[in-house]
Amino acid sequence: MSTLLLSSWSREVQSVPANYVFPKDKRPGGDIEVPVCKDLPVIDLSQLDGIDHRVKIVQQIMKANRDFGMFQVINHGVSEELADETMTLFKEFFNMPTEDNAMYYSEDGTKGFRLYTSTMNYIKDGVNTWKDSVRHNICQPLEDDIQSWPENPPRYRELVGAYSVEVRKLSSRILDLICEGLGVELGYFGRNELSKRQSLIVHHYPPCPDPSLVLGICGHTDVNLLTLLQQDISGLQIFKDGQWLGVEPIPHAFVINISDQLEIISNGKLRSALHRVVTNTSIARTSLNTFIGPSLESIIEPEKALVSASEPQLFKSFRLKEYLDINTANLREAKGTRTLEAYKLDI
Ligand SMILES: O=C(O)CCC(=O)C(=O)O
Ligand SMILES: [Fe+2]
Repeated sequence: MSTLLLSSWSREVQSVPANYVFPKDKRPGGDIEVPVCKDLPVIDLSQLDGIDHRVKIVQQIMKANRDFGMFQVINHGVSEELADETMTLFKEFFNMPTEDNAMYYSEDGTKGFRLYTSTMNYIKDGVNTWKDSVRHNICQPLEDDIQSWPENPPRYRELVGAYSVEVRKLSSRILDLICEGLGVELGYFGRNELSKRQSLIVHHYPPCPDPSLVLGICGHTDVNLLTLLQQDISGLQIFKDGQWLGVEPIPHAFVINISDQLEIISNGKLRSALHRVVTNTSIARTSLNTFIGPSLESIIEPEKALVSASEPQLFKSFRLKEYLDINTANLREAKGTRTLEAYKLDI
């Protein structure tokens, strides 16, 4: 099955196999090289300790979340060297001969660590997407998880472990700023087990003979609380004001995606961003995506303090696990819809 990995065969093909061709209304067509989203905020986190600066940063984040559901952060405290080394490590991992990765390949989505291809499951996905991925559930203590990770390239366990700790810290800093912006107590998300789950999914999008026909990932919003994304090559697009726009890779920046659960918990004060990934003909793209979210059994609903007579509750409550299952089905069918629409209350 590991021979299904794009990295093992895509270099040899001159045209796109039929199971990767998206229906006409969903494929990117001419929208491969779209204009860059110039207004997407780039927020400098370097002076978080200065009180005036902090207030300004909180305001910038809240505005970015209302306008885009996405922003980039620079001077964020994650070591540039560590981020570069981890990116290089994953590029090496996906360039290894397939027989060296074969033992990690699995179609079992419940596995904490697995290498797979397409959206989530090559066989069950409606249309296959042009990517290979490696997923790590990051639990505490980290030492237990690490045992299931590869030992090659040689510093895999050490770098991915250190990277996960650093990015987790950054997520807490950003969530605290969001708490300040929303007016809920600091540590709100941690205390309520809303930011407990962490996973790192690294996508690898090899060059494609015809990017106009395929998608790396079809249009979707992220399903958890917050995503922290590291990229070095363009391909990520955001849907804004009726058109797809490119999210420019900025060296050493993280792209932050507000995700569905944050939109719901904030009672619509923050918005999750619709985005997708397109491919190109010449260069493989690798992205490192850290997802922070509530534990699966959590009951999710708008925070009571953010609901009032003038701001009525917008979403019904639900168990996260159910929501994730519906979202997975939507993604597999490449519906391009926002799962949270189904949870809106009629008001
Ligand atoms: O590869 C990327 O830039 C984005 C990936 C993504 O949107 C996701 O995994 O949810
Ligand atoms: Fe995403």
